[in-house]
Amino acid sequence: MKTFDDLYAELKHKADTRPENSGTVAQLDAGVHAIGKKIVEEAAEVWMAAEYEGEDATALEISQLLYHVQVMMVARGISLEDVYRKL
Ligand SMILES: N=c1c2ncn([C@@H]3O[C@H](COP(=O)(O)OP(=O)(O)OP(=O)(O)O)[C@@H](O)[C@H]3O)c2ncn1[C@@H]1O[C@H](COP(=O)(O)O)[C@@H](O)[C@H]1O
Repeated sequence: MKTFDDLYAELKHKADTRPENSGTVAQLDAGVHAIGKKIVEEAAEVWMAAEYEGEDATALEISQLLYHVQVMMVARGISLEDVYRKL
């Protein structure tokens, strides 16, 4: 099962190697403003799922929010350690 750290390593590798057909590379190219909008959108979807849908749908939305937060971390050069130090 993929962990938060595994996903970050995968996204960092995508950013470094820039494979074709990578949604992550497209998001990074779209920039911090566009990534921020996706984070807000996904956060709202988490909220709605938690209020009106089941655990599985909510977990899916949370996974998507975590993904977009990680894209923002990569875009801004923020490491896992940078974040973990704040926990
Ligand atoms: N975990 C994710 C992930 N979660 C969410 N998303 C993206 O976020 C979108 C969220 O879905 P929504 O239905 O809310 O979005 P949507 O508005 O319908 O979609 P868009 O029009 O915004 O694409 C998905 O369509 C994906 O584009 C993800 N994209 C990629 N990953 C993982 O990231 C890794 C790298 O992916 P690539 O860079 O695409 O190779 C792989 O392991 C992927 O599984």
